[in-house]
Amino acid sequence: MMNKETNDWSDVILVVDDDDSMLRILQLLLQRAGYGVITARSAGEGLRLSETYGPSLAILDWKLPDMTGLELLRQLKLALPDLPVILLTGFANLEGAVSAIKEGAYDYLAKPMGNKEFLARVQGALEHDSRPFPVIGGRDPLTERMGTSTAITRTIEDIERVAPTDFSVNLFGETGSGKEVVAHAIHEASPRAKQPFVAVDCGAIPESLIENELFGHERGAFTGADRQQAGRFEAADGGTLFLDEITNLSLSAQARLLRVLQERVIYRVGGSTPIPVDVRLISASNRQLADAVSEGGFRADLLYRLSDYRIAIPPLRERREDIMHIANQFLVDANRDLHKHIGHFTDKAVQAMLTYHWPGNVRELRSVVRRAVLIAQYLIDVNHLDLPESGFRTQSNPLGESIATQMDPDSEGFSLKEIVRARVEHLEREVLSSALRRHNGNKAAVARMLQVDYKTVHTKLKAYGLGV
Ligand SMILES: Nc1ncnc2c1ncn2[C@@H]1O[C@H](COP(=O)(O)OP(=O)(O)OP(=O)(O)O)[C@@H](O)[C@H]1O
Repeated sequence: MMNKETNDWSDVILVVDDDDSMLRILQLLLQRAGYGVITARSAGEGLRLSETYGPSLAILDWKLPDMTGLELLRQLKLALPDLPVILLTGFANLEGAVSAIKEGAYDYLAKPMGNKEFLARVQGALEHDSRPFPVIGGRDPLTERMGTSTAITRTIEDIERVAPTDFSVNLFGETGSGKEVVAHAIHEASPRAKQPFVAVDCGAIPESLIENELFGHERGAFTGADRQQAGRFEAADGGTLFLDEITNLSLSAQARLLRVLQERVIYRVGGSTPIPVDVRLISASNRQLADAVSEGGFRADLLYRLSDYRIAIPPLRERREDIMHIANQFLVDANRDLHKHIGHFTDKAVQAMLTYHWPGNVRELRSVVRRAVLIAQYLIDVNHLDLPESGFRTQSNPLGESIATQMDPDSEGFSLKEIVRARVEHLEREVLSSALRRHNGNKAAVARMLQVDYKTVHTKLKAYGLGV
């Protein structure tokens, strides 16, 4: 049943509770405080009304006849990701309520509660909803994409502050934490937005080729250079150049880069003609540049030039409130891309995702969700998540993705070779994942620890969705 008695529709609050007297009390209280109220006695009715009225806030009882308040919260968040939700719970269920908050509820209130406290929390939730989030990067506000935790909000504020300037920016964050996403957001919100954004992954280009990649070459500069070629600096002229994994630059490339930043001109390899370039530089590293300087592999004078402003991007495990927020977006994207209709994550899946360490950060989350959507039928349960601790193995499929399937040693239909390969892959992923965890996402340290070269780590992490 629905009830809407108000003259002021600026803030409409949806209250869902199957207890009539509680519903009536909350309705009166909210109306007297000047809010518009719509009420529902079941989750299904609440979902329908939220679609029709697009409320500014939803207040849900924990126990509803057709689903739990937690399930309703999830469904509401899929349709209206920005909607603040308050859950009402009995004292006995505080633990569950805390996990609801981790999943995106704005607040929870234990019944019975004082009227004043109730209204104060309602006001807090509404103010939170109308906070002016920066609309950076076109369609999607950054907060929408990155999350609402305190840690990421600080990063977003940094992005907003530095974007309109021409400051050089150094981004620091673990592998897969979103450094390129942030670099792009800064570009999009800067006066250079209509000019090119050019990204170079200094970790993926062999040392011998990096100067050529950045600065281009003149004809005859080296054997095989049969024509002149412009580099990435020239390609980014007027716009932004993003140098990822900057600590991988050789000392000779660093010297050249420093010269460019000082003189604002480049010289192609093998050339002596200065070419003026107007480029804003954003760099990124998965270890602090200062550490790279003290270890002797990075020039201090370059560090100063690169970091007029520094932004730290927190790892996912330090902003667990954002995990389900981002996972739900990936679920929507994967449903669309793979033409599936997977509903939501089960409680067990959520629990596993909230407790996992995520050494590969948002990239790993994306890859885990996509794989799960691919193999799930209706809902995503814990056995669809190929998390290293979950005891599942990986198997290649024609889409080139890795599929997690439960397999005991006697699995039928698999050859010995396949079983061994799957086991080895699973083991390798676990070793890499735990090494990444141990070194806080620092790929160079992982390569040193496992005594393989950086490129091998780079390639394998990419294959396992742990890093690029
Ligand atoms: N907030 C986000 N929302 C959606 N996708 C994200 C977000 N952050 C990261 N991603 C996705 O995660 C993946 C890794 O992001 P990105 O390349 O920006 O990370 P990175 O920190 O630059 O990684 P690396 O250190 O390995 O270069 C990309 O597929 C990106 O689209």
